[in-house]
Amino acid sequence: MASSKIAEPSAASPVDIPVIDISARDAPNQLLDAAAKFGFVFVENNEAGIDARQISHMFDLSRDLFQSPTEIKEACSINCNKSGKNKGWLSMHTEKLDPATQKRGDFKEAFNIGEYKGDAAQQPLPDPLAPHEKAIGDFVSSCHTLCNEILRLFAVALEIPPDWFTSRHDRTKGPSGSVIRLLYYPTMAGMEEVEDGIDIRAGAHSDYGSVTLLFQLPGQPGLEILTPRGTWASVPVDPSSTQHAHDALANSNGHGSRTLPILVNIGDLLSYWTNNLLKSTVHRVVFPTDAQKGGEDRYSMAYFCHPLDDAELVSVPSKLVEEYGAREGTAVRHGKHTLTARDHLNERLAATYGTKNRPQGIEE
Ligand SMILES: O=C(O)CCC(=O)C(=O)O
Ligand SMILES: [Fe+2]
Repeated sequence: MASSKIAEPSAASPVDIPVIDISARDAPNQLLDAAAKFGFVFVENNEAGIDARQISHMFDLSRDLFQSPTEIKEACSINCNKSGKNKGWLSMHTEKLDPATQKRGDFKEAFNIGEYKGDAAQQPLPDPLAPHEKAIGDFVSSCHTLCNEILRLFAVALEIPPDWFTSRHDRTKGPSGSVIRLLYYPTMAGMEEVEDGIDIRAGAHSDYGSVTLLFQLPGQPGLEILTPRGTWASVPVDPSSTQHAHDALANSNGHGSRTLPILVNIGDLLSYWTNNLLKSTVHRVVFPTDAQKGGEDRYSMAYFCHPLDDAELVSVPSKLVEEYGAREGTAVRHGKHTLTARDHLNERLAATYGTKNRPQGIEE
C-alpha cells in the first residue's frame, strides 16, 4: 500500500466517480473503466441492488450498538477469545490503518461480523444486535450476492469465464475472510483535543479483499481518495448532488431513506489478480472542518468481500490483464510458493493491529 502523509482537515475538492447501472448492457465495460481509472465506482441501488429498508435497518442497529454502554460492547471485544480472529468490537484508537504515519490510532469505533453458518453468526453478538441475528445474516447475503454480480461483470469485461471470480467467492465451498463492518466516527464535541493535521478518523489505506461495498449516510461526509497526482479528493455521499453531503441532507429526511447509490471499491486482491489493471485506491476518512468544532457523528458500513481462504493468488487468465502487466511492468511474478487469500489476509491484519511490521509483497 502506498503510504501517505496525514493531511490537513479536508479542503479537498470532490472527485467525479461514475455512477453505473449494473443491469445495463454496457455495465461490464463501464465498471472496468471506472475500476481502472478510479478504483471506485457508484452502483445505482435499483432492483439489482440491496433493499433500502435492509440498509436503513442496519444503520438503526449500528446506532443502537455504538450508543450502548461500553461494558455491552466490551463483552464482544475483538480481543476476547470468544469473538475469534478479526471479529467483534474495536474501541476508539484500536486500529491504526496507516501505522507508518499515524501517532494515534483511528478516531473511530467498529464492529466486525464475520461469516455466518446458516442463520447463525459464528461469534457472540451484543444485546442490541443479538435479536436481529437473522436480519443481519440476510443483509450479509444481499451484500455478497451484489459483490458476486459485480465480480461476474468484471469477468465478462476481462473476457474470462464469467464464473472465474465468483467460483472463488462461492460461500458454499468453504470459509473466507469476508466481513461486514459497522463503523462509528463520533463527533469531536466533548472529546479529547484532536491534533490538527495529525489525528484522523481512518488512516490512509487500501482495502485487503476483492471488492468492498460502502454504505454512507446523507450529511455525514469524510471519505477521501488519493488521486494519481498524489492529492486528496473527497468522495461525495450522494453523487447526484453537485455539492456533496450537505446538499444531500437537504434532499432527504437525513435518515438514509433515499436510495443512495452504493459505493464500490477494488481491494488489493482484485488488483493483484489483475496485474493492477483494476486499482486498489488508497483512501482515508477525515474530520470534516465542522466536526472539529463539534460537528456530526459519522456512521458507515463496509462489506469487505474476500475470496475463499484457499483461493490461490495467481494472475487471471485474461489477455487484457496480461497485456496490461507487460506494458506497465506490473505483471505478478510468482515465487516458489503461491500465496493464498488466507496468507494475504493474515499478513495484512497483523500489520494493522500492530503485531507485525507491514508485510512485503502484495503492496502497491
Ligand atoms: O467509513 C468509511 O467511509 C470508510 C471506511 C474504510 O475505508 C474501511 O474501513 O476500510
Ligand atoms: Fe477502506
